[in-house]
Amino acid sequence: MHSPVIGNGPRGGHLLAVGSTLTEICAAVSSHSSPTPLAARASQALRGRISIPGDKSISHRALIFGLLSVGETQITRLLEGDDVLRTAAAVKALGATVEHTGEGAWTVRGVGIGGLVQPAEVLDFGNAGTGSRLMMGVVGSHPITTTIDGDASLRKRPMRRILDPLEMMGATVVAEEPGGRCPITLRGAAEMIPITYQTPVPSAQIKSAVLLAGLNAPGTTTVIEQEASRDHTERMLRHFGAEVVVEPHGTHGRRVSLTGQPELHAAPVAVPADPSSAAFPLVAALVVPGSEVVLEGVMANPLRTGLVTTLLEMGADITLRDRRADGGEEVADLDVRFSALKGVDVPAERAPSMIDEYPILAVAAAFASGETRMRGLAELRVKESDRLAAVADGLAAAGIKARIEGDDLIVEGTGGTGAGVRGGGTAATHLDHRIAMAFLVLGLGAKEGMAIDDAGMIATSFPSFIPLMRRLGADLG
Ligand SMILES: O=C(O)C1=C[C@@H](OP(=O)(O)O)[C@@H](O)[C@H](O)C1
Ligand SMILES: C=C(OP(=O)(O)O)C(=O)O
Repeated sequence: MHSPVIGNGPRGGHLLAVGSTLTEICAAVSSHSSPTPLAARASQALRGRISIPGDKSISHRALIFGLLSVGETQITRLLEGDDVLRTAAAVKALGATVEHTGEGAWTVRGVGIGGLVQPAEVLDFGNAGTGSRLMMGVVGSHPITTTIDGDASLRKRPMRRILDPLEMMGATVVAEEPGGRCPITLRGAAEMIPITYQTPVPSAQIKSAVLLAGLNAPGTTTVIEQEASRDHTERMLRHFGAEVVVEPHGTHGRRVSLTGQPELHAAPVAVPADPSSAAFPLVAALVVPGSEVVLEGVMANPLRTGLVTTLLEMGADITLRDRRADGGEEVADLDVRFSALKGVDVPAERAPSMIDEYPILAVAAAFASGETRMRGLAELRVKESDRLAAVADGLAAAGIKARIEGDDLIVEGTGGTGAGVRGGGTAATHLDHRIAMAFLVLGLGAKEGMAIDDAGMIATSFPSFIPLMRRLGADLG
């Protein structure tokens, strides 16, 4: 019998047979050698109810915690996007048994903390900052030598922010490209040193890498952050049996302490719908006249809801219905209607709770009346692309006035003037899924539509984006 070991089933065509090598698995994940341009045309009203795929952050973590646990972790509604499939492949290469048992359903038989095997090949994380950085914390705390690499976008992203604390804990960076870039070869110490570490920027990836390394260090590892970032790692540590203490730190920060070397036990994970993916149909419904859309079961973790808070301030007609617990998180159905938006000032301290949502917020701002100022966006320069520049350039191509002042992005809205968004240009996506989806949404509400140079990267986080948007009535093609 041949059952798939890694794959996302009939939709994505990533099915692989038992015993596939890491190279075969990575080859099966979409390769983006030739760009696929796509256009969005001014659409009729968007209507309908849709379910958004599983959260990317939680999906990566579910696989990683499965690897570090003893027993069989059953995951449901896993996001089967390219980024997460890379993490699945890495988890397999490090010794776990990973089985794909149905759409979104995966089983991981872990090796436990300390039980990782040295991978035979380079761990290729493709486009994924989260997968690569969290896994550096895992492999860099074990006495194995591992090389981590990725695509042209990942190779530009700064990794010293992860390597610095790992070196303090006893890891050795055997090789790195200038500025701490991938490919990076790491070796953990036989006995790691627990540390207290204050993150230099608010980043759940840094916090998580240090905590994951702290799992294999005796004693208490503490991470202090000035601004609270998403807390999925802390929640999952507890869910799998680790002892974690979270205390407030300063006005907006947190202090997270983990007791090292617990035995983690396999635990079921039901992945809630990704609010960062929901952001695209949400804003599309707000800017396409006459739209009425329901987004089902979207995660409403308060460290992820900055976009909804901001859109409500802008006058958006969004109702959160049937708030309920699901998979250890609060979720709600979002009823969204076309709205006349107004420009707002978005404070810097809100950034961690909506860090991936600025490209689509900038699109909403283009349709609003008046100016929107988004403050404190330095971190956007080191995402899959320089998102500050990519957003400003894309808006200019659509005929919108936008400028960057220091770390702030200012967008001059066209609503209320009768002018509306012209569109008609082509946005350069720079291997960045969120830039791609944001400008397609802009095109749905713009007079002349909008094109993007490459839709291929959308598969990293939201492989069903195009069919789901079409189901709502979006004119994409
Ligand atoms: O921990 C995570 O899952 C993520 C953290 C954020 O990155 P930073 O930690 O770099 O802010 C976010 O941008 C990314 O998409 C997912
Ligand atoms: C920044 C993102 O992801 P990552 O850092 O995992 O590449 C994102 O999904 O917008």
